[in-house]
Amino acid sequence: MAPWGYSKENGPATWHKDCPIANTGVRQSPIDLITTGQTCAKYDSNLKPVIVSYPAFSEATFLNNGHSVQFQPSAGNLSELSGGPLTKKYKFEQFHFHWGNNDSEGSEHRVNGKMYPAELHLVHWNSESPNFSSFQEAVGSNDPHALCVLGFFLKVGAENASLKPITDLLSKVKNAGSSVSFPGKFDLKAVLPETLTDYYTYDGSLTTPPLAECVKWIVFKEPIEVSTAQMEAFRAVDDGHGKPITGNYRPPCPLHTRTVAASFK
Ligand SMILES: NS(=O)(=O)c1ccc(NCc2ccco2)cc1
Ligand SMILES: [Zn+2]
Repeated sequence: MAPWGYSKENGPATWHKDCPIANTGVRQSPIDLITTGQTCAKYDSNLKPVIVSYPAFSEATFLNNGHSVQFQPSAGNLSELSGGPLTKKYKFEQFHFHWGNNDSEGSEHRVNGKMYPAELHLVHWNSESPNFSSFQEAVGSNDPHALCVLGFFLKVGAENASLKPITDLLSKVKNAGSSVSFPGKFDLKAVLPETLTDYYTYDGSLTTPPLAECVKWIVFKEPIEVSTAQMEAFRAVDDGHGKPITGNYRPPCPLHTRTVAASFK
């Protein structure tokens, strides 16, 4: 079976062949975040702001793995996440993106059916669990909150100077399987909105194989702006079959009995 991807032959509708949980799972991601009506997100006044401690990364690899571009700091990085719905501290593992062929599609989560042109995922793992001591072990642990992924929508607007070092590097990892060591320091904190107070949170999964149902999802209401040129740079990255990656997003999955909480009214 050809490795999974996003084409007709190996896309989300085929993933169940190698990954049965794609069709049998009851806490799959992404989902459509509905804000009104019966199954809508419910305001929870106990939800506190998310706290991130992201000292500028000094050593990292930027990789095109054929289905996304991923920024991965060296193991020594001390970046941490806590607060929000979390009861433990999480360690930063990597960030990557999902995007579309045009500005009307690309995000994985949706808000009342609306897609944004892209979505940034900041991936973390619970560093206080006695059951695992690495990201890979966390994914395989069956712990319902082994991972926490912060999702930020991208929308087209002004150029994002904080993300420019990343979008300027996309041409250097055009070919699938290529990677570069990130030159200099990268300040991820500067990319994010100042206040991490308004978000949706729910229990879900990885949105790509192995689709493990071990993720506490935190999706922020406020999109991050990037320019059209920055969006176009993503659409020039190749998928390893001589074609650009122009839609590496999984469609929304059934909510089943899950509820979505909102930290804002
Ligand atoms: N889009 S995402 O944030 O849900 C996400 C995040 C991380 C992985 N990792 C996949 C993996 C590597 C080893 C075991 O598993 C896959 C998907
Ligand atoms: Zn992702």
